Amino acid sequence: MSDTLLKTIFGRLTLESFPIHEPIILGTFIAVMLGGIALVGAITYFKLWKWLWTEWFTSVDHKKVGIMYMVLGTVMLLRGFSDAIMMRAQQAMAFGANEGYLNAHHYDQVFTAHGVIMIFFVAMPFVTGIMNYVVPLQIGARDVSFPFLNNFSFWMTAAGAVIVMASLFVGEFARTGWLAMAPLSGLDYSPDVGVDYYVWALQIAGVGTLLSGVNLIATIVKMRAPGMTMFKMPIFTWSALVTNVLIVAAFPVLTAVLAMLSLDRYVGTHFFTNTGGGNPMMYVNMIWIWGHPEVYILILPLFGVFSEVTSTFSGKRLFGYTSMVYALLVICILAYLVWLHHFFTMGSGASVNSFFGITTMIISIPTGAKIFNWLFTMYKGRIRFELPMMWTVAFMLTFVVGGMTGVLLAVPPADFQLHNSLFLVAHFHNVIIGGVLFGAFAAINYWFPKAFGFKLDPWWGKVSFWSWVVGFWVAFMPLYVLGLMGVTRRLRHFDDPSLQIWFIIAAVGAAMIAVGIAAFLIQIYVSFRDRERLRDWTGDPWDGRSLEWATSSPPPAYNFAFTPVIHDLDAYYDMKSRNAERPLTGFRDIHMPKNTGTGVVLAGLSVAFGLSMIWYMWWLSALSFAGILAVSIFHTFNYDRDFHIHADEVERTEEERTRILANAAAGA
Ligand code: HEA
Ligand code: HEM
Ligand SMILES: [Cu+2]
Repeated sequence: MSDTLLKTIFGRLTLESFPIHEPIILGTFIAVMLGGIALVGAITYFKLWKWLWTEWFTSVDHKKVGIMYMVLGTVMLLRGFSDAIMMRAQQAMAFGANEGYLNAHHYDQVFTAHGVIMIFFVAMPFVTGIMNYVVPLQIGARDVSFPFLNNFSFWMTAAGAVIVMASLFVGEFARTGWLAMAPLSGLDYSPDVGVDYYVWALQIAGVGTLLSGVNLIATIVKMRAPGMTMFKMPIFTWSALVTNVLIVAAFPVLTAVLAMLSLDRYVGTHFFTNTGGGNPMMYVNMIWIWGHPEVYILILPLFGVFSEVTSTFSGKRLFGYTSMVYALLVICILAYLVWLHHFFTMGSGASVNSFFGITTMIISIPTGAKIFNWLFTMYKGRIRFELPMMWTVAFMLTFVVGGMTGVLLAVPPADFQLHNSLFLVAHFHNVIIGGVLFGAFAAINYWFPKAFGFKLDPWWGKVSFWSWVVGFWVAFMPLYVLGLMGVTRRLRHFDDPSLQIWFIIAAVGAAMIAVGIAAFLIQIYVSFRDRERLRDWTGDPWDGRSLEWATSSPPPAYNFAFTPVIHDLDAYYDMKSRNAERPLTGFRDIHMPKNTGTGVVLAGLSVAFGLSMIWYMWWLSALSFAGILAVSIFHTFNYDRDFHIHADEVERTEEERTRILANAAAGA
């Protein structure tokens, strides 16, 4: 075949793009392939494909979509953590004559991939998954407002993850850091495919995030059960509403800045290069106008989780509910007024820096109010230290430290010293691990029995808990020390031998976290194995207060046979204290959305589109783009979108639940 023909077909993809000369990557590739083949083999052997496809992949049920997000986040956590442990090992050994085992070219990809994966494909799926699962149940709705869109959003997020994973084995990933700052991310400095992988993975996943934000806002605004006024909404639902407002306001900025970067890279515009009239500061501003709200998008849903958990496990109404809501709203607004604190050192001048420094510090006030309200909720409560509550206490102790170091960074003169140091790295892992991950684990332990009908095993849960918590402190406190000594971030080799001990301690901490992750996976395995021992028949294992505990575990496809009527903030607690009876007659047909594979198909086409854009296979880009349009249009002609669950089937399901509840009550 002639060279031009090859180029036309494969673009810039050549045999050289495959890492055949890189033993580590090749080894990983082979391991992943073998694992993949084993997985596909097992699914085929146990004849699970049909079940996966009809019950899960094509499902528009918010509960199943939520669980798929959690699975995606967990799988990607393993990848993101592998990158972390590689960095920890490299930095612990690469001193003086020892160059370590990763060259600069690889090391730079590793920290970039780690940051991108952890933020976009671990933390985001976790919070989106939790919101998806819990919100409709908490507000007494049958599903989200746009069930198909929900499934589609999930698959777009998954498509982004697939593209990032592909970069490990075909070509390479960006070497720019997780925000791909221009002009470093421009063609002049990053001519290869790495940044293109970055751009297309995030653009495609971003579509999913944005649409899911729209969907959840519509759901919360329009689908609340009668009687549930805004100020009777469960606090987690409030946090979800605020988060999704942030998403809808912030993600379009990310889309825009990435689109401009792609125009610079693909058609030679100069938005971000001085030559040609552009301005790199525009990139810095835009990426942080998205990036700063993004960190609150990650933390706010977990603030909601901690509120639910503290109140449930203290057996008390949440202290200061109204002030909690206002604190969320204030944080939401302030999140837009602080972005410049990420580049105090870039020459905005003293007055601008002061403005942004002060607005940043003000965020401590509503955040502190929340911390104190949780403490007041616990005060004089009958606290049950079950796993969700343990994670919540660990969060309070850990997050406060990370928040305080954030306030230190918000002081511009101090930031001139600490900017881009390991102190900064310690700060954000302190809030993200101590807040977002501890919160995700609290949520998983809290709502797992709702989703599956049995609790998670507490023994392995505690092993996981202690390994994570102690591991976190051991892994990240040394970075504060190193940062104060002036060590900067993103380094792969050091000269001063006196620093080495701190990196070794940090590596030990990371190894403990590895135990925590392993114990978490074992916890899930053991819980499925021993599900009869851990079974909860009541649907309300923790003596819960909000509506999701009113229905069975797992809830039926329709969530509630009758739309509940709300009289009190703690709606289910109120029903229990009034001894409200479950209605047992008068069931009606329930109108439900039908599953569809369109989301999967569109996401598959998007992966093809993204990869072909990255590799310059223009024919495939045109084809897959046309495919996306065609499938979308075709889907609008699909009128077969809904069905009814008949009243007698609802009645059978509800009678079964009555029997189970009676048995459980007799057994108790
Ligand atoms: C979940 C994520 C998350 C959260 C919640 C926060 C929360 C905060 N962050 Fe952090 N931050 C990040 C993630 C996060 N951050 C990331 C990822 C980066 C770096 C990105 C990069 O460069 O790669 C970063 C970087 C970063 C910088 C830039 C530093 C630099 O680049 O040089 C600054 C500077 O102001 C800052 C400040 C703060 C502050 C003041 C808070 C506050 O919200 C904290 C408020 C909480 C408390 C203060 C504790 C509780 C309060 C009390 C108990 C009340 C009493 C307290 C006082 C009166 C002080 N952060
Ligand atoms: C689980 C244990 C984790 C460990 C051991 C770890 C370790 C590290 C290390 C060593 C770095 C590079 C620091 C440097 O610049 O020298 C880093 C960077 C980073 N980490 Fe983590 N991390 C962990 C979890 C997370 C999580 C959960 C998130 C987010 C959800 C996260 C987000 C980031 C980001 C955004 C960066 C910056 C990447 C960049 O510089 O571009 N990390 N981490
Ligand atoms: Cu910020």
